[in-house]
Amino acid sequence: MSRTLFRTRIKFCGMTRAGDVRLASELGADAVGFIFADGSPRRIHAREARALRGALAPLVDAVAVFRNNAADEVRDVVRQVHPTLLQFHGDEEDAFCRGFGVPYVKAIGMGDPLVEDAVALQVRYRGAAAFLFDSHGGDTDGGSGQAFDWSRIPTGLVKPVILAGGIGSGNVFDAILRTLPWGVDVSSGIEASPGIKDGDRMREFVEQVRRADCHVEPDIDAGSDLAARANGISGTSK
Ligand SMILES: O=C(O)c1ccccc1NCC(=O)[C@H](O)[C@H](O)COP(=O)(O)O
Repeated sequence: MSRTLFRTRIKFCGMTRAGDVRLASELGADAVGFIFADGSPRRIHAREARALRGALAPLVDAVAVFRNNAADEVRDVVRQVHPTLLQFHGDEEDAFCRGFGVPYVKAIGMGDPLVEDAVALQVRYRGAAAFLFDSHGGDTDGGSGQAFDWSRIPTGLVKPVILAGGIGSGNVFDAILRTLPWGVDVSSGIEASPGIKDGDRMREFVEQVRRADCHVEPDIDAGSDLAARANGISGTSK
């Protein structure tokens, strides 16, 4: 598959410490995520997120992540934190997600055996700025560190795709080449423990994303052409 060379966007999710937010910005992350989902070990409150947002460098997005939170709670986060994007990980429908005056990303749970096709998703979430495919659903929670079968991502989506779920420096290179996402989202893969990020893992992750972005698939025809020339046989011309 050919690919247009571009820069894969990086989101580091589940931030709980100002130092991690600052380092993420310096390493070149495009966005950091703050989790407001009940039951998450990375959950923080609006006033904490507001303080963390202050540690963010300019030109780096703040994403507020929700899972079936009440509208009042989302509004309170929007008022206090001023996120650039909202991310909805639960059963929220388009009308709810659009109701806060901030662009939103809809997370699609690939733990669910039945995933809608591209047309159905784009009709159902017509206001979404992007789709994020993660491993949640069934028995799996968001931020689980588990990967799903990337070949199940619906094809034909016009909106940007963000790949999440069990990505780390060991597999992000392959993940990018196989799925060509707009962006990648990681939480567990850059952590020492839930919510506590590891600087070395963050740096290695960014390095592997950059490696994938610079990767050019060898042209098999050009390779055989060169081999033919080396053997003194005239190669094919294009
Ligand atoms: O991270 C959580 O604890 C979480 C809980 C509930 C809903 C969403 C949650 N995370 C949001 C995410 O953006 C992704 O799930 C995450 O970055 C990918 O997680 P991981 O597999 O740990 O890399």
